[in-house]
This record gives sequence, structure tokens and C-alpha cells, in this order.
Amino acid sequence: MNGSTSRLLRSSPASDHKDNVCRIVLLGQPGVGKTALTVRFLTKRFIGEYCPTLESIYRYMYTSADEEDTRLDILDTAGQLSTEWKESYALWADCFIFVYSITDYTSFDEVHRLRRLVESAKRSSSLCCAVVGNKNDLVYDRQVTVSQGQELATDLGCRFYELSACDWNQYPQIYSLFTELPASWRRSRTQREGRQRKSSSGTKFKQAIQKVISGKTPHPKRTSNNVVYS
Ligand SMILES: Nc1nc2c(ncn2[C@@H]2O[C@H](COP(=O)(O)OP(=O)(O)OP(=O)(O)O)[C@@H](O)[C@H]2O)c(=O)[nH]1
Repeated sequence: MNGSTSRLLRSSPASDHKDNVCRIVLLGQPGVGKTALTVRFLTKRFIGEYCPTLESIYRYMYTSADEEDTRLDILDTAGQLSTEWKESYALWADCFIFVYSITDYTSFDEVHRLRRLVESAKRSSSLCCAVVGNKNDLVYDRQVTVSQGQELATDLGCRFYELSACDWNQYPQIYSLFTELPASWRRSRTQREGRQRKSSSGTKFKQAIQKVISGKTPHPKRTSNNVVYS
């Protein structure tokens, strides 16, 4: 495992996972624009050239639409990764942004592969994720159609964005990408917790009924106004 990856993930371990923190990882082939998208979101700028990313975690605080103070931990991964690294990313993250370039079909295929890796690491096919086809300013070099991207997102049950990190006019979509994802993650977490609470109170109720039936719990005696236990 790469030293800097483990150092970064260790500096932000699972035990440090506070309720208002959402962890997002960007995955995709080298050169698809993961850093450009992240930097556009964080700084509103597009910087033409970056050193190929090793990996970096960026922290971003904002107040969400429902007035919650939220901290995003955004992990911009290096494109060239071994399977082992990706598993540690998958286990660390709450949400995934799968990025491909619309000008490169192999980068689209890579998203299919990454998706399978993440699903197997998470042992779940229900991911909180988004699919991004980047570089749509280069539409004349297009190799992946909009409907192919859309189909993949539908298959994953997630949102699809086709955009360009270098086009300022598309900044609102990039903002929405990075802020909608944590909101939908929070919603599904709240629903899951609600279901768990319901099922545990349902179980307690059933256990109490069983006890009464089997005579282990005293039956209530009714007096004129009150119910008392003997
Ligand atoms: N035309 C165009 N170029 C882009 C866009 N986004 C990124 N690029 C360019 O694509 C190249 C790669 O961008 P990066 O953001 O470094 O890609 P990456 O996926 O982070 O690459 P790795 O760090 O190697 O994994 C750079 O030259 C960017 O300027 C875009 O939307 N349109």
C-alpha cells in the first residue's frame, strides 16, 4: 500500500467520523479531470495543468440547504492505482464520484471496473455515488454518448452529470455535484437509522408480548381507574 495514501487515510480514520462529516472520493482513469473538478469546486478556478496527483484530501465547510453545518472531506485519488489502494479508499468513503472523459471510451470502461471494485470492497451494490462525464467542451472529440453515461448512472441508481471543469458557466453543476451527494447520503442514512430504530422497537414489543404469553411477566390487574401490576 502506498505510504502517502495510508498516511492520509490514517490522519482521518473511521473513528474520527463525525456526524456532520461526509467523505467523498473521486475515482477515475488518469487525466480525466478529477483534480480539475475538485479545484473548480473548491476555488472556482480552472488551472490548466497539474502535476499528476498522488492523492490529496481537501476539507471544505459549508452550510447545506437544510441549514446543517457540513464538512466535506474530498479525496482526490491518483489515477494509477492498484486494487489494494482502491479498497482502502472504498472503505474510507461515504460517497463516490466516478469520473470519465467523454473523449476517451477506455476511461468510461474504467468506471465500470472501478464500480465493481468498490461494490465488492463495500460488500454492497447500493452505493451513494454520481457518474461524471467530464470535458464536454471537447464535444467534437466525443467517444462516449450522453445516453451511455446516463444508462450507467441509471444502472447505479445515481445522478449523472455531463460537464466541463474548464467551462466557468458550468460551475453551478459542479457545485451541485459536490453538495447534492452528501445531502442524499445524509437522507439515506437518516432513513436507515429510522428503519433500525423501528425494527428494534418492534422486536422489543414482540419480546414483551412473548413474555406475557409465556407467563414470565406479571399480568396487569385492572382496578377501577388504574392499571397495577401484582
Ligand atoms: N478541455 C478540457 N480539459 C480538461 C478538463 N478537465 C481537465 N482537463 C485537462 O485534463 C488534464 C488532466 O486533468 P487532471 O485534473 O489533472 O486529471 P486527473 O484525473 O486528476 O489526473 P490524475 O491526477 O493523473 O489522476 C489537464 O491538462 C487538464 O487541464 C475539461 O473539462 N476540459
